[in-house]
Amino acid sequence: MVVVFDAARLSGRSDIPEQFIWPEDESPTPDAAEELHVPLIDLSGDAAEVVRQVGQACEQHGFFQVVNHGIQQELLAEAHRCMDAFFTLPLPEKQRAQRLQGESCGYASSFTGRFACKLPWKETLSFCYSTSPDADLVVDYFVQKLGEDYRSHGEVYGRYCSEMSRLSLEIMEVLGESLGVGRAHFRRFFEHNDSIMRLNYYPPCQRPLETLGTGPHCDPTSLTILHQDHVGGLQVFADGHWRSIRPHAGAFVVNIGDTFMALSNGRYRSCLHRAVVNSRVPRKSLAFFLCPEMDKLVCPPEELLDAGNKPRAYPDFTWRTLLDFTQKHYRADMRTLEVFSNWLRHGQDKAAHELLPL
Ligand SMILES: C=C1C[C@]23C[C@H]1CC[C@H]2[C@]1(C)CCC[C@@](C)(C(=O)O)[C@H]1[C@@H]3C(=O)O
Ligand SMILES: O=C(O)CCC(=O)C(=O)O
Ligand SMILES: [Fe+2]
Repeated sequence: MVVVFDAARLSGRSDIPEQFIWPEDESPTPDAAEELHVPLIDLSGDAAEVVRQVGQACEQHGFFQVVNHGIQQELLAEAHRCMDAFFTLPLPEKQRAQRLQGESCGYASSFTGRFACKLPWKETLSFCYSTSPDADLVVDYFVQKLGEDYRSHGEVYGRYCSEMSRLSLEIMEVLGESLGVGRAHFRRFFEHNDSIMRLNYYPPCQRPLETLGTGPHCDPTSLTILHQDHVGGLQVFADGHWRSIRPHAGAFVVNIGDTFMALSNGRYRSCLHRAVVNSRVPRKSLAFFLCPEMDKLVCPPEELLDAGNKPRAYPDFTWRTLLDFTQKHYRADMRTLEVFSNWLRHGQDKAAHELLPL
């Protein structure tokens, strides 16, 4: 029986369903208040300095923040306003965009019906963005799912996603340069992309030290460009403990995902992170997940495969296969790529949990 949680009703209660309580070893710890000092990289600054700072951050924990990125402040404000308008709708209204089993787009509230325990304390609205010119996927999605009144929302997010795609390609040039494969390689690889936009809405929670807005995980995607509001709650696992990333209004937080870790033959790490909640105010974040075209083969460039003596860190795969794996077989966590690689190598007939390394 699928239990549906109405976050708006749950948010004020302290007797929350036990499915939302995380085990002791995974629940938020007070020491996470310590900040991870992530460089605010000025993308309009000296190119060599940008390459050096990004490379250094990616060798360490895979997170950095960018300013002077060219995204208009007004567009960002509109994107946040549209989020407030959507997530404060009554639940039945939001459920008109309900995410269907095995699909990555749609409205999900604490993943009812998807996971049995350790439920994330959040509501999400996810939709697809594709660079193919004919498809105005985002506007069509909002109009089809929510009606003509939401066309303007679709237009805001359509513009937002195309700006995110442009910024992603700029960052791909920097990553290519810092890995020694040149500015063009990864830019060309992602020129056409089938990306995912996700709006995260974390209602206040009366037991913030036992619940998590988003559990510990590495993003299975290639690159994440995230804007968090002023509330704070994003934490990265670095140097053996959880560190918080302080919000900077005009900055975007950028992190490497599993697919780019594979593309870099393991040189750059996709890093573990999570989102904690608080008992006072809702928190919002907008995450753009850059993904290659569905059926493009993900394999590192020659230059990152030293002639024969450096083994391949991961098998070749397509993003479609990895996305399917996370939507139908395995809840993305901190070992998704490892389990996925075993699943590929041992034949996809075995259930993912049978392949977990002993
Ligand atoms: C491809 C994706 C799967 C998730 C959304 C994007 C990138 C991040 C993934 C996710 C957020 C990692 C933590 C677990 C997850 C289930 C979640 O909490 O939302 C993941 C997303 C998903 O599978 O819906
Ligand atoms: O909300 C955040 O700050 C992080 C969310 C996240 O990691 C994700 O959606 O993948
Ligand atoms: Fe994430």
